[in-house]
Amino acid sequence: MEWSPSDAATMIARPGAHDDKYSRGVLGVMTGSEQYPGAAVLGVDSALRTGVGMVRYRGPERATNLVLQRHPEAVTAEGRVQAWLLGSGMGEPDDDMRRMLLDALSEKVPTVVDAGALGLLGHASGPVVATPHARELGRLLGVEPDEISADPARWCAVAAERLGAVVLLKGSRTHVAGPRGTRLACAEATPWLATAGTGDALGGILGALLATHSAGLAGGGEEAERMLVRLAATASLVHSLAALRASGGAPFTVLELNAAIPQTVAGLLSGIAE
Ligand SMILES: NC(=O)C1=CN([C@@H]2O[C@H](COP(=O)(O)OP(=O)(O)OC[C@H]3O[C@@H](n4cnc5c(N)ncnc54)[C@H](O)[C@@H]3O)[C@@H](O)[C@H]2O)[C@@H](O)CC1
Ligand SMILES: Nc1ncnc2c1ncn2[C@@H]1O[C@H](COP(=O)(O)OP(=O)(O)O)[C@@H](O)[C@H]1O
Repeated sequence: MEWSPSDAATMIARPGAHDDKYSRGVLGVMTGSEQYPGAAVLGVDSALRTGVGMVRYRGPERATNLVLQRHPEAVTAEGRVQAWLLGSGMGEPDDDMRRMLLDALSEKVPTVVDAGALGLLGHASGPVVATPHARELGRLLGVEPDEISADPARWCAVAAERLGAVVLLKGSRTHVAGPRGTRLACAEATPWLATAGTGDALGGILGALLATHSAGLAGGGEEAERMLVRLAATASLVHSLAALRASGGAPFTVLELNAAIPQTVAGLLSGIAE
C-alpha cells in the first residue's frame, strides 16, 4: 500500500495545553564519530525541526561541540529518554561506543538503528526500525546490493522477517516492512535527494516521531508493529516532501531540507495537498 500525505498527517503528534517537554517525549541521539561528526548535527537538527520535547545528544567530544554550537537547546547530560536514534555517522563502533550502543539497545524503548549500529540489531530488546540503504542491507543479509535494488519491496519484507525488526529500506522509492508482514511504500522521491547526509536527516525525523509516540508503542505486538511501520513511512514522506520544498527543481543542502521540515509538518497537519 502507498502511504499518502493524509495518512502521514494522522501520525504526527500535536502538542496540547497539558504537555511539557517530558510528556511530549525525549529523543536520545547517539550518532556521529571523529570521522563523521557532521552526521550528528544533521540528525539532531532534523529531529528538533520535526517536533519533540527534548533531544539528548550523547557522542564524541567534537560532534558534541558541533551539535551544541548549532543547537544550544540540545541537552548533553545523561538521563531518561523515550526513544533512541543510534548509529548514523558511525563506521564500525569502537569498544566504548559499542558498549554505549548496547546499553541504549537494552533500554527497551523504540529505537532507530542506522548505519554503524546496524550490526548490533540482534541485541535490541525493544521495538526497532532499521534504516539501511541497499549496500547496508546487502551486508546484513549477505546479498548483492544490485539484487536488492532490483526488487526492493521483496527484499525489505525478507529483511524484516529475517532480522525480526521493522525495516525501512532507503532508495528512490522507500519501502517499509514489519516481521509480521505489514508493508508500506512511499511515492518515488526527488532524485535531488541522492546526496550525502540526507539519510542522517531521515534518522532524526523518524527518531522524533518515535519519541512522540513512545506510549503507543510500549505494548508491543502486532498493533505496535503496525504503528512503527506507519511512523517509518511517515518519516520518509515528511523527508521527501521537505526535499521537494527545499528543491523546487534545483539542488539543495541537507540543512535546507531540514529547514523545510516545519512547514512540511504544518502543511500535512492542515491538510494542504502537497
Ligand atoms: N556529513 C556526514 O557526516 C555524513 C556521514 N555519513 C555517514 O557515513 C557512513 C558511511 O555511509 P555510506 O553510505 O557511505 O556507507 P557504505 O559503506 O554503504 O558506502 C561506502 C562504500 O562506498 C564506496 N565508495 C566510496 N567512495 C566512492 C566513490 N567515490 N564512488 C564509488 N564508490 C565509493 C566505498 O568503497 C564503500 O564500499 C555512515 O555512518 C553515514 O551515516 C554519510 O551519511 C554522508 C554524510
Ligand atoms: N535516486 C534517489 N531518488 C530519490 N531519493 C533517493 C535517491 N537515492 C537516495 N535517496 C534517498 O536519500 C536518502 C539517502 O540516504 P543514505 O543512503 O543513508 O545517505 P547518507 O548516508 O549519505 O545520509 C534516503 O532517504 C533515500 O531514500
